Amino acid sequence: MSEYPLRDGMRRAPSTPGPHAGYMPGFGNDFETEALDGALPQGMNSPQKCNYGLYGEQLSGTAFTAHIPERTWCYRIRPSVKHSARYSRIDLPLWRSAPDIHADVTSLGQYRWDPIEAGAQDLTWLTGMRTMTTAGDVNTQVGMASHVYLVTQSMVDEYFYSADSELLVVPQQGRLRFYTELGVLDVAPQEIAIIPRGLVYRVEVLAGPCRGFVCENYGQKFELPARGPIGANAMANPRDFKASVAAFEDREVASTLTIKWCGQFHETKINQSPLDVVAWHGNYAPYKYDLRTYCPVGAILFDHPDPSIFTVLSAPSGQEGTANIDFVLFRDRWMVAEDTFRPPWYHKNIMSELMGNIYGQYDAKPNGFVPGGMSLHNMMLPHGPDQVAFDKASNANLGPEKLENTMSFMFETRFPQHLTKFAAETAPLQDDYIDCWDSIEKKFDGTAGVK
Ligand SMILES: O=C(O)Cc1cc(O)ccc1O
Ligand SMILES: [Fe+2]
Repeated sequence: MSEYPLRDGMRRAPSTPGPHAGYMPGFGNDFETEALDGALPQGMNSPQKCNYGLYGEQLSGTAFTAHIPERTWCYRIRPSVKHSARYSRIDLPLWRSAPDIHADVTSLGQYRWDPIEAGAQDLTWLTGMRTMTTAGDVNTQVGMASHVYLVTQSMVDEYFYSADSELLVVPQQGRLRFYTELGVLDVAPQEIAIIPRGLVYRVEVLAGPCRGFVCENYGQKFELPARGPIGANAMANPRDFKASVAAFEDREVASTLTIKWCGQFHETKINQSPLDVVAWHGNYAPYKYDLRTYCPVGAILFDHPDPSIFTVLSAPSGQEGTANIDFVLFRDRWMVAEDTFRPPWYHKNIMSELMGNIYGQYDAKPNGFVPGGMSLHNMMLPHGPDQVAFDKASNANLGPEKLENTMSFMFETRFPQHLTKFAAETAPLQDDYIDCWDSIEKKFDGTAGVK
């Protein structure tokens, strides 16, 4: 279990000790968990009266008629509909939704940003969210947004859910705790968390200040990618994903609940904590994953394969093989390819590539792409190793080499990503980024012959 005590009065389901303490292992499993003995009805979902005077409520994350429906049955102290005020619109001007396209902002280009700093401001999960790019359309549930979060303060009697999106959270600095309706997730750098659409939570700072990246997925949920010829093992293994166990509080304190809905934010008042689910069962749940358990496969003789071999999670778009979002991890690994230019090649891609550096140095960009920083190589715009990386890799001694001190990721989407005004005007954009290719020289010599 976590070294940090839960908020006073919160009770959590027991779980087996060991590496999964506080969590249940597996991806997309049908879980069941109860924080009070006998709170979960057995053999049925809707008894006439639930034990302990609980209310049964279903949270559906897929359409009722989905091929494999994802839903969770919650047994809670009060149904979610019991809040005490109508919804009223509020403004969170830096959390944007697609389409967020401005005539005076150009997204066509290669962009890179230094890390964004929180400064002296007090920022929560809601006020500290800074949208960098948006793609697709939140209203038709296609596309995504990328954000940087800067969090210095815990939400106390303040709760949130997004009806628009599933959130993939990639911490880069500090430690956060997500207290959700379905239990508690603690996440630190080199881990990720997935918060499903519609799930209520609040975010506490365990060690601040906190910074990280968020991919807001408007479309179909993230899945494990098709493995094809790789077979049943390696890449992200299902048992390394960890869902929360039930945890609830019976807390009667005036609170606010903010909802993100069609790109708007609305607030309602609630006289109790909505984190009152005593028991649940189902396959729609928040989970976390330790990126250090990702087992990379790669080139063991020659050439540099497409980065799809490093896909951790993929959110389908409806068009087979063309993801709404691929979440791709570039972690430490051995490089052994013979007679090969080993870093990423120069390329243009129909998918749009938003990258973030979690720690260390990325092989194609030894300088300038720093931990906490981001870059964007948009649809069909050329990019690749900078001049320093090209020269080094073209002349390197090609023995087995361990690429160490490196962890970066990519949110890759089939849609063009549009810069927000914040990304274009406020965030620390590197004006000289494209100069990193400037000194690439002509080497062509038509008389040199073949090697
Ligand atoms: O552009 C990048 O650095 C990301 C990337 C990495 C890689 O190994 C191959 C293709 C690709 O887009
Ligand atoms: Fe790329």
